Amino acid sequence: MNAQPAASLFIDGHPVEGEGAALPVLYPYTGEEIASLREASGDQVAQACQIAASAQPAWAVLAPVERGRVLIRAAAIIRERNEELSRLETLDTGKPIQETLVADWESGAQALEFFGGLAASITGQMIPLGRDWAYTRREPLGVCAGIGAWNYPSQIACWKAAPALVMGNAMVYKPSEETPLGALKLAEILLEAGLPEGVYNVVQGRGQVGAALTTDPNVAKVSLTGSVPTGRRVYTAAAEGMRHVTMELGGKSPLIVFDDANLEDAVSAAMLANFYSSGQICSNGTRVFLQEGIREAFLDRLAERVRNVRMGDPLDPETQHGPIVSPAQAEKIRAAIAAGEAEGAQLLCGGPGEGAFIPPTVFTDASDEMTITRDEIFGPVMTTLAFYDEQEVVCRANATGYGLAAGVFTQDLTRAHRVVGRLEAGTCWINTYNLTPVEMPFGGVKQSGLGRENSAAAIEHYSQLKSVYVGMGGVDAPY
Ligand SMILES: NC(=O)c1ccc[n+]([C@@H]2O[C@H](COP(=O)([O-])OP(=O)(O)OC[C@H]3O[C@@H](n4cnc5c(N)ncnc54)[C@H](O)[C@@H]3O)[C@@H](O)[C@H]2O)c1
Repeated sequence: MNAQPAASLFIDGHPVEGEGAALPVLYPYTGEEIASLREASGDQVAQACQIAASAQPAWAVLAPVERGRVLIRAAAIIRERNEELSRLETLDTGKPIQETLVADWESGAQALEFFGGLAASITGQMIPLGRDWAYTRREPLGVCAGIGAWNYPSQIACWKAAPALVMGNAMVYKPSEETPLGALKLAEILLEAGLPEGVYNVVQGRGQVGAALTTDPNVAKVSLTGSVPTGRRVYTAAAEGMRHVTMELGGKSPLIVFDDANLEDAVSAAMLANFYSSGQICSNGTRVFLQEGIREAFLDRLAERVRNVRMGDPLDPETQHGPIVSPAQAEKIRAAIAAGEAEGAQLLCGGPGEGAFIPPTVFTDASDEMTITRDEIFGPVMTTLAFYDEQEVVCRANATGYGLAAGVFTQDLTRAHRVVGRLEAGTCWINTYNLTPVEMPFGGVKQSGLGRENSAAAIEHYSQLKSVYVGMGGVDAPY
């Protein structure tokens, strides 16, 4: 299989070959090399940022509706090519084609469409001050750096590009070194849709390329999707230059199932919340708290349904569960499963699997102190925990440094709203899980991050306010 792009980088509207270290791209299902890329050199990162800075002012002075139109055209191109793009996404990530066809580029297209449509309605405020008055202008930041994770490479690229570009910023984007292909496609599509050359650029590389981008003098903002340790490093480095940040980081989110929950829906949600994308989703509800009265029935039904999950060739449309993105990630997940067993949790189903595959895995008899309950695994591993009452489960759900997401299943509406009101999480779901429509803000609290993606809230994170005081009379001075 060959997925070789025209060149590794995309700078100033053109494919450009990287001058740094080799970056092979492997298809997670077979381990076969499907593309051979090169990282950007330090000079190329600086050049991309310089070009973005030069291209940004002309883009920013266009009427908002014109910028919006480019994004809306890009969304239409993505939809026309969804099949080809989804196949590439599957080769890059190993995710089943039945997922990438509906969840990856489509979600990216929705972001481009949403922010494109919002463009013309973003206004400032007029503030009456008696004789005088003031107004505010929402202005772009300049050059925004985007740094992505490997689990939703193209969706993440679009979620960052859409609000950044619509506000008149330019962007230099570095995808994850594991999944570098989708962002190059986005760069081509944006250009075809009418984005001026140099406004959206892609550089490739591992962590040190991300670090160079973070501290580049032309960069005004860094938006990272990644792990908490990387988030700390990037936030610290960005602080030096007083750069803005958005941090979309990891989680260990609780999914609380009360006795009165609809059993079938709760099991469906728990499976989606742990096994979709082979469990490689930041907001996954990996701590499933089961109230004593429903626990046994829930686990029986879960085991029955997990046995029917189809694992295999990601390009087979029937496949529901694909390989893990890389051998290194599979080893990390296996180490977590081994630690769970060593600490005394019981495997209800699944286990370490073989090669690139780790089957959907469920632990029972876990306690809050075990590493499988505390640490993000980022694989298809669900930890179930028993609980008795509401007060207890809220305290235990909040007893984590993470705060990305949370879910509650109950038919008691007052309890549902009371509980989500007390959960320390940026995104909560009631009687569903892991739905992230572009209309709804998404992001974390505590160690899980800062800022929000999607919805009008994202606009604030890609712009800054200028206040203008207008004097309408003479100047009253005491001198
Ligand atoms: N909250 C969200 O929206 C969200 C979404 C997807 C994934 N995630 C999180 O991402 C993690 C998995 O992704 P990953 O393994 O790619 O994460 P990671 O932290 O290893 O890498 C993320 C990105 O940061 C880059 N990077 C690494 N070191 C850097 C440095 N010092 N400076 C700048 N950039 C650097 C990497 O090259 C990569 O592009 C999980 O923790 C997951 O929860 C969060």
